[in-house]
Amino acid sequence: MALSDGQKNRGELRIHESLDELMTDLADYVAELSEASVKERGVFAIALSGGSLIGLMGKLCEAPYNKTVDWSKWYIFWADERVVAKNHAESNYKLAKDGLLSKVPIVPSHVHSINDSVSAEEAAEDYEFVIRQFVKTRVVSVSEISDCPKFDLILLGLGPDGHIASLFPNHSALNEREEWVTFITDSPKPPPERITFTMPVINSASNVAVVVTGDSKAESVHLAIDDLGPDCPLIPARMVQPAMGKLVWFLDKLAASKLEESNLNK
Ligand SMILES: O=C(O)[C@H](O)[C@@H](O)[C@H](O)[C@H](O)COP(=O)(O)O
Repeated sequence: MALSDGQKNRGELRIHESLDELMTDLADYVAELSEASVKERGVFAIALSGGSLIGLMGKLCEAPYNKTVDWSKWYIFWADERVVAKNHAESNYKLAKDGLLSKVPIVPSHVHSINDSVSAEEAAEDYEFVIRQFVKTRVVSVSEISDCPKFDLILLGLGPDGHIASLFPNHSALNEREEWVTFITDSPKPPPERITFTMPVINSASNVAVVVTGDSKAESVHLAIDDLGPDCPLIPARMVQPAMGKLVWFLDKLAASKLEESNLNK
């Protein structure tokens, strides 16, 4: 694995020779953050996304992690969710339940998915309210510099267009500064109705990891990380800049293939 500090505050780059290596490194990373957070706060508040991310977290269900991680202290949230029924094939909840949560001893009452029986707008409001209750009791910490929740870890995937969570390029949701959770009804990636953490919440996390594989993402990775000067298009992934937290990119060689040499050789 090649490591680099990345451009300025673009985070740490972890570039992997194979998917297997990436998956092991990701499992180690999540397990280490979980241990540190449980030691410090007694709980681990983690927010998931959908897409290929969940499959890439698969090693957490295997030895040694399935036995060594303190799953009883995990509280699960979603950085974004599609507004569909929980048993729908497109549900991020279902994806995570089938691929991860049902395979490890997580406490069912610690899993906090959206209300899928209301509109996208109501689901976003409701989810923000739920998170507020956890911030009050400090299951989710609070940021020192904003009133935002400070998740121990937010895990993101990256779209070929540069989206993260359900924050798409040139969409007004990208500029939402007041709400913690917002909604969209015109997602370019189906299904159209989604809720998503807003950029201030993502950037208030203690740790943010963006997990990206495949050559269809290489251009987005380049635009998100390389120093391209003032004319660089500000894709959503480039706006991920945790103010006090740590950003780590988990890339395979294909996703990293358009990064500038200066980033690769550090
Ligand atoms: O609900 C969603 O669609 C996701 O949360 C989304 O943000 C995803 O993470 C990216 O689109 C990458 O998805 P892939 O890794 O499958 O390309």
